[in-house]
Amino acid sequence: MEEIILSIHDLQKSYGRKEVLKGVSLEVKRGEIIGYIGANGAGKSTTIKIMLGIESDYRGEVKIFGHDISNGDITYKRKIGYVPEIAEVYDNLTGHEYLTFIGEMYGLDFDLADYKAKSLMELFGIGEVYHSRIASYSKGMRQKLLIISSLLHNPELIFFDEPINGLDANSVMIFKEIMTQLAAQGKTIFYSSHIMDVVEKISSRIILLMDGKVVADGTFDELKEQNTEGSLEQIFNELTGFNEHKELGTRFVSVVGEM
Ligand SMILES: Nc1ncnc2c1ncn2[C@@H]1O[C@H](COP(=O)(O)OP(=O)(O)OP(=O)(O)O)[C@@H](O)[C@H]1O
Repeated sequence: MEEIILSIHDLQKSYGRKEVLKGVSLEVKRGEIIGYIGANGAGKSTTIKIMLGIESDYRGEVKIFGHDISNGDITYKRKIGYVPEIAEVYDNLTGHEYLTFIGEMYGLDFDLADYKAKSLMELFGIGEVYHSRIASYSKGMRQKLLIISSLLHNPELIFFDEPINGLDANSVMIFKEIMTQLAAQGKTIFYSSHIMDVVEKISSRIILLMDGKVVADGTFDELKEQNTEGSLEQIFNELTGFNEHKELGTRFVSVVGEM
């Protein structure tokens, strides 16, 4: 039987009077790569933060590795990796200092953390800045550092929130390969992104969030059968009922020109 790694039932979350999640339900099996998509402000990051225990004020049930995360036991976090959409890193540390610190927090001994951190940075093409301060890193270098720090402890379940922001085309190809191979090893990946062609290519299932609810959940082929033939971008536009980009672009440019 396929193991359910993550299940959410009737998840509801409000900020003040604003209802962000209005009854989200989904299940994720071991080895799946879930592409979690939706318009800006749809509630994707909020869902991820709830699953990570960063946001604890919610209604509904969230189970990770079969355990309700509201039971006070946070040991499940040891087996989770996370790349946040907006990350705070200690800029004054070097890559070496930061990654060995994170590795040790996850229980790796220093030498292993150092070896893994250095090797992964080299493989991701940023080995030469291992001993430089993070403050001097480019945007893409920082993003690679975050990806590495989320994987150092070999997690079972990985949450990537916009992980490829700032990565160049070659690095995106490496990242896609990493995701595919991790999933083939039985790791489970929950991945939120606006880069539709990447989501289309690597997700084993795509979940679309709209108006606080899941409005589509299936493989890319299944979504295509239920909607217009075309790219995930076209399906996204269709499902979210959006066809105003030309008109909005024109009005935007016209306001820019007003003096
Ligand atoms: N701490 C907060 N306080 C108040 N409102 C919040 C807070 N965090 C998120 N929100 C609101 O919740 C809604 C969902 O935000 P969220 O960041 O989950 O969206 P998202 O789908 O990840 O969007 P994006 O694609 O732009 O990253 C937005 O309306 C946002 O303003």
